[in-house]
Amino acid sequence: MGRKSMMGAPDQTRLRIEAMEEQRSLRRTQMKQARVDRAAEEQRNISAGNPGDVDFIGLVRRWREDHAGMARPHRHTVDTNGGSGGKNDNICVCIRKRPLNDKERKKKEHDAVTVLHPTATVHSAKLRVDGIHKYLDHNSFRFDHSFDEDSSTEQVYQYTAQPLVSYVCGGRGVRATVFAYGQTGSGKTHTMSGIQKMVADDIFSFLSDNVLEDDSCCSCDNTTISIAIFEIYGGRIQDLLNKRNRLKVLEDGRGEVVISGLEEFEASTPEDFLALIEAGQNNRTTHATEANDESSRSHSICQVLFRDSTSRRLKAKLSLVDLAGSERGSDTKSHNRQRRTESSDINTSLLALKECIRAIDGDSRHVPYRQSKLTLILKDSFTSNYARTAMIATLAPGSLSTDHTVNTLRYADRIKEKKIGDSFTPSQRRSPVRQAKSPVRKEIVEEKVDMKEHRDEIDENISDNILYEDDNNVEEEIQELTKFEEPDNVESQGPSEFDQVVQQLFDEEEQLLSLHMQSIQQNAEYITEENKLLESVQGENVDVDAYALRLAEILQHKTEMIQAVRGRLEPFRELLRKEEELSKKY
Ligand SMILES: Nc1ncnc2c1ncn2[C@@H]1O[C@H](COP(=O)(O)OP(=O)(O)OP(=O)(O)O)[C@@H](O)[C@H]1O
Repeated sequence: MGRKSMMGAPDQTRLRIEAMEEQRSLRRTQMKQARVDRAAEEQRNISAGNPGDVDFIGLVRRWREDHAGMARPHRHTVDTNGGSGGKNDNICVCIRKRPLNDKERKKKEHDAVTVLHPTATVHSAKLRVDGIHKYLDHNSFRFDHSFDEDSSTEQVYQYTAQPLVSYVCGGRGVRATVFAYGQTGSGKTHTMSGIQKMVADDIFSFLSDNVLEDDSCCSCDNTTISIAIFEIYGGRIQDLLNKRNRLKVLEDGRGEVVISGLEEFEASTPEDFLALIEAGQNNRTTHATEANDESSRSHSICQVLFRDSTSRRLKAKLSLVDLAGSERGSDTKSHNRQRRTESSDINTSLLALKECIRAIDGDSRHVPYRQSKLTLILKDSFTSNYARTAMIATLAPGSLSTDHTVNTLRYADRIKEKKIGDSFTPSQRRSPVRQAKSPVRKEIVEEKVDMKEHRDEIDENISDNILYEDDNNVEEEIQELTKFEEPDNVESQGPSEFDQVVQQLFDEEEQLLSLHMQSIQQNAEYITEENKLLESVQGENVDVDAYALRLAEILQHKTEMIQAVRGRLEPFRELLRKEEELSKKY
């Protein structure tokens, strides 16, 4: 027995070693095969126009396979009959994802957004601290409508703006507003231009179908359609249909907001309507940004005014608002003052806009519309009892934009909070779920590629970025990591000190320019008067005393004027210095 065991022990050990070697060799063969498969998959992806990271593309594909069949058909959510609708029915929030473009493909980005109406999910690519483990972080949000990259603008229109067009055409005293919101280059202008074409056709066909029908609606025989288009850029309001003239926004004693000097043009046909829109679009302020060669840096507002043909009284108003592209602070760090203040102003106004739209359906009686020029101008879109709003948030699908995209979704989500409901139940997820800290509506799932069995090979192939999952601490580790991964966003921060200084700068600039203009005008009048005064003192029978007295008065006024302009210039220069200083901090 003792002899047998003494002889058997080395045999057992040898056998175990042989078995381990066999397993190792099998694992090596499997790994080799995995690498060959991975290379073949990468090649297939490249041929299909997806040169991005093969592993992340694979993870996204598997997530989509797991969630296939979860998209629901679109149904109208907004009451189009002009009634008051239920709570939340006054606002329709939807998202539209655009297809991945060549610029993103060239940067080897992959498509990181999945839209399964009513849900939109962003798959953020993550690496663990060791730099080799890859996983996805999924953020899902649910909206009234979620449109994927194959959805047409007609479909988007049908569920967002079209009900509002019927609403304004069919009622008196009503206000409807359509917003396009999103990261620069995500498709706001593309979507809004398409919508404008459909609005043009629908308004005129609605009006002609309803001729003489009913005085309570905007029937064609007694209604004229006028268009006004202006932009808000860096605190300034400029008329896009009238040589970009600078306009003033005033709130009168009754609380009515008036844009003084804004020109309106009558449109009698859809063609007139579109020609005006095109003229306005051509005058818009654009700059190249990282994400878009021709980025709109202004909020453009097209007002379609339904007026009584005789009295010119306003019956209804439809506002089509193409918002300026949101950019993160970090994207603007290297910019000059103009670009910096422009971005700050955009973010301030977008924050104010969110609060104002929320107030339409919220219980709050306070609508903070004075927080920005954009919201002040749109006051009646928030405060009228007959206001309806559609917000279309556009998404860029590229993997380098996921922080931005999550921010866009959060922004849209907070406008009208919806919960992840029956369309997305945890039981349908195959991976462990980590619930986000606060909102129920947010779903974060960490998904890992399980290649534990290849552990031995990792050390040999570390540079291949092989994926594996090997210990039980991963959940904690990921939670630790993601604590620091909240993207910086327009959403989570209130206006910073920098943003506040920028707003003061705009106010101060407006007052300084207005005073400077007044002083130039006054000066011109004095020059004319001084010329006459000089002539009078050079003739016969001159009254030198009167000349001297008037000249003294004029010089005194001029001195006071110069002092007044100087008095405004100093605080303005001080704010410029402050802005420069703060721009280095933020
Ligand atoms: N749904 C879509 N389908 C196909 N192409 C699209 C779509 N949306 C946008 N694009 C294209 O993407 C590019 C950027 O779109 P667009 O100019 O509309 O972005 P934007 O959000 O208005 O940007 P910015 O805020 O910088 O002005 C354009 O070339 C546009 O044609």
